[in-house]
Amino acid sequence: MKVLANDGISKAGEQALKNAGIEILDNRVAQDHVINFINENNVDVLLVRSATKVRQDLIDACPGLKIIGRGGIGMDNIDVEYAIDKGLYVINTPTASSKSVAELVFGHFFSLARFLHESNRLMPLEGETHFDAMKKSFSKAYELSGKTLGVIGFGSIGQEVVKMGISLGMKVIVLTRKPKTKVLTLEFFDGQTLNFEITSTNDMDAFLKEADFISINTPKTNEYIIDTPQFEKMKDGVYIVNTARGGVINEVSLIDFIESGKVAGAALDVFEKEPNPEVLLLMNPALSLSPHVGGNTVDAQEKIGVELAEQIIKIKETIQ
Ligand SMILES: NC(=O)c1ccc[n+]([C@@H]2O[C@H](COP(=O)([O-])OP(=O)(O)OC[C@H]3O[C@@H](n4cnc5c(N)ncnc54)[C@H](O)[C@@H]3O)[C@@H](O)[C@H]2O)c1
Repeated sequence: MKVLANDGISKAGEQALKNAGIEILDNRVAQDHVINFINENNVDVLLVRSATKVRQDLIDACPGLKIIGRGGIGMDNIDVEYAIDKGLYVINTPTASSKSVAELVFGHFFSLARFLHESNRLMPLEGETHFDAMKKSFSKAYELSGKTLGVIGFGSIGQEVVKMGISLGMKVIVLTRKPKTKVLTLEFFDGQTLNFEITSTNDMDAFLKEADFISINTPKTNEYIIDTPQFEKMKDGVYIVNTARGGVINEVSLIDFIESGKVAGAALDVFEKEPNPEVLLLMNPALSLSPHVGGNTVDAQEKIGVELAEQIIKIKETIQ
């Protein structure tokens, strides 16, 4: 079996494939040449990230192709239904980056609660002269421990955020479309585990009234999940982090509610406009920002490679 990892694969993933006797071609073939490359090299598996497009024409022109793999979650660049109709296996790695995203959520919460984003910006400019003034203004900081964490969306990332919140001693409430109960497992470094049960609510108003820190972890929705009416129902001084998708929170309303003081601080890893977010967001000192890097860790990339390799090896065993 031959694999073309057109948008790259981690060393760990490459090794796992090699160990299973699978040949890996870690080439970067330009989109226009992918079809020829696959046919000339008898490629069985095409692995992509978001750069390479796998459309109907490619699927039709490569009859030898058996598996299409997406390292990561979103499959917008693959005609998934068409590929499955044509008998191909389509695989991805939906949970490989969940812990990384959840850790970024808390990175932002800590930054907001302790003004780290503002300190980093101001200290080089105002350092010595305003040291004491900054110290005073940054003393309206908070501990996360003992506060209420509101998690919107109880999927793979939402669950990791819940677990991290519990580990920090936060009260955790979860908002879902229908109430559900899940047993989650805290895993410790020495292999010990601790199970706990958590039941979500679908009562948005009660949820918004109670949460001190809100983390959004839903897919992109047609309508904003957090818009003006939802901001109005939040606690005064709430902190919000969106690592889900631009479009789940109304960015214009967010700025209004930051300016009114209702929202004490917010963080965005994803934006309605990428790669050029609204300048008003970029300039707002109450925002902690990151350029859509939730899943961009060495650990997540390694897991993505290994999870792809494991799935390919399983399919190889089935079809041989
Ligand atoms: N920032 C990054 O780099 C990064 C990386 C990976 C994923 N993400 C994004 O994070 C989000 C969550 O990913 P995931 O892997 O946990 O997805 P998931 O599919 O495992 O979970 C999403 C959950 O949200 C729920 N949901 C949908 N609409 C809802 C609503 N209106 N209210 C409450 N719950 C709702 C779904 O039922 C599901 O349980 C996605 O938008 C994903 O694209 C971002």
